[in-house]
Amino acid sequence: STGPRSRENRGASRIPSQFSEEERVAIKEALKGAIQIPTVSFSHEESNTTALAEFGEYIRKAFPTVFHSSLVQHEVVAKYSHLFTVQGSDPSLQPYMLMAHIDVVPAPEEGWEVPPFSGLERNGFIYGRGALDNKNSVMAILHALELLLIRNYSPKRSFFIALGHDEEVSGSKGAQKISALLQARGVQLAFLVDEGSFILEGFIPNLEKPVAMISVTEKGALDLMLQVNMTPGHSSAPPKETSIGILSAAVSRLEQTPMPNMFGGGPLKKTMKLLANEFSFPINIVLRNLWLFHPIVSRLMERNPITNALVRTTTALTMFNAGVKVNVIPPLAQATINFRIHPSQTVHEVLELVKNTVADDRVQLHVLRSFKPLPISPSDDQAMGYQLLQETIRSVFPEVNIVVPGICIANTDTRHYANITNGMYRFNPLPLNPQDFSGIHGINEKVSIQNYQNQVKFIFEFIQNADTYKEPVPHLHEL
Ligand SMILES: CCCCCCCC/C=C\CCCCCCCC(=O)NCC(=O)O
Ligand SMILES: [Zn+2]
Ligand SMILES: [Zn+2]
Repeated sequence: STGPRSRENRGASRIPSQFSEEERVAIKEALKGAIQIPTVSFSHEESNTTALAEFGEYIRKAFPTVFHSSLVQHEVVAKYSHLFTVQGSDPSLQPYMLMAHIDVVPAPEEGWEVPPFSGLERNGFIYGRGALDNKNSVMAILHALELLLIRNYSPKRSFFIALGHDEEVSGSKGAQKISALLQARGVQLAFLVDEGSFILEGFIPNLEKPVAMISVTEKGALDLMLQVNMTPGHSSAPPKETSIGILSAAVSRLEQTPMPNMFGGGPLKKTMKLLANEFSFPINIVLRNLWLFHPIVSRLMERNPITNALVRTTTALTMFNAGVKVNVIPPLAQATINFRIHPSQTVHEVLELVKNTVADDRVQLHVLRSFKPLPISPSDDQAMGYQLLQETIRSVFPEVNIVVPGICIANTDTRHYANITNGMYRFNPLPLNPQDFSGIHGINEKVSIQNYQNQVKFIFEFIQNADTYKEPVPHLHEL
């Protein structure tokens, strides 16, 4: 056969993705060491900068070939972020970018089977904060490059590796600065690959097979602070309503009034069509005929928090503060709500809905931060980034036969690069089940050693596939 996926297209110098036992041990040990450095982002203002600096030293030691190769230029950006430029031999090929972030969310020790920054190995898993979000990607990208360079691989297509240091608190110091640097250099990327989705197992009822979901868009966000001010006074003679009562009622109304179900907009139609082929009667018919069964499917998706997040803007009450003393009527009550905006909605529309639901002038609304949903990146035959991911999934994970475009329900650093590419793909080449998902930002975050070694293998192959990619020949129509 011809086309992008045929063997004939490959260069003669392809390096097999086989690692020695020694290399496999080095791969897992390097990840453990990375997890042991507590690169925590606590807030916009506060992060563990000592650990971030130590991490920079750590990768220099762990990947000597990357740091000494004449093909690789390394730059520290904004003190703790890293940009690697890997020089390809063919300047006519447009570069791409692999991304990850080195910071992690905090991890209080309660509930963990092992200390969260121990990187301990138990029953074939490496435990610790960052095992899936996202030190696995940081280390896998650098390790794959290290192993390719050791084998004297010299890429044809240039690529960048961007490692941000504040993704968990917005990316405005790290990724945004790297992006500005690339823009100043006039860089336009063919595509980028970041975290944000996985090979999903057990997320879809009645479907046992794994589904590789490549997220082609990402929800927007709105952080809204609600505030009520009242005159303080003696608690022995309380007014009929207090700031706490008024604010609680308002946030409760917001929680009880979900944002509208937007199923049908965004990329999910294509996702459902592709998934339909995997089901037997009658689900396949239902998914193929959404024009008719749309109401049933959209209702079913609302039932579980993850699929619910795919169909609507979510409302999460995350912070609540009020009161100064037990016998004082509280002067001020504040609550913060984190909305994740569906790709078919705008920030303005969400704000209007919030105002209608709150419907109380005593509740002030303050926008702390907002950004719109990300554009939908292409997933057709011509989309190089998507096709390369699909091709590499098929070769590294032969058991995965289903590859679909999806929506990233959380946020990533990709949005800072929207100016320099329209091919933004979020995909971590690792299987993930609902229990693994609960470890991300939760307790007992862990990665299977076998799966992590496969992630390294995936990137090792991906870089080579990017070098042998041939633009697909456009379909010829008979006259
Ligand atoms: C019909 C198909 C069902 C699909 C189920 C989707 C499952 C989603 C699974 C994984 C998504 C994990 C995203 C992890 C990225 C984390 C990024 C992050 O933490 N960013 C910070 C933030 O968003 O606040
Ligand atoms: Zn992350
Ligand atoms: Zn995260």
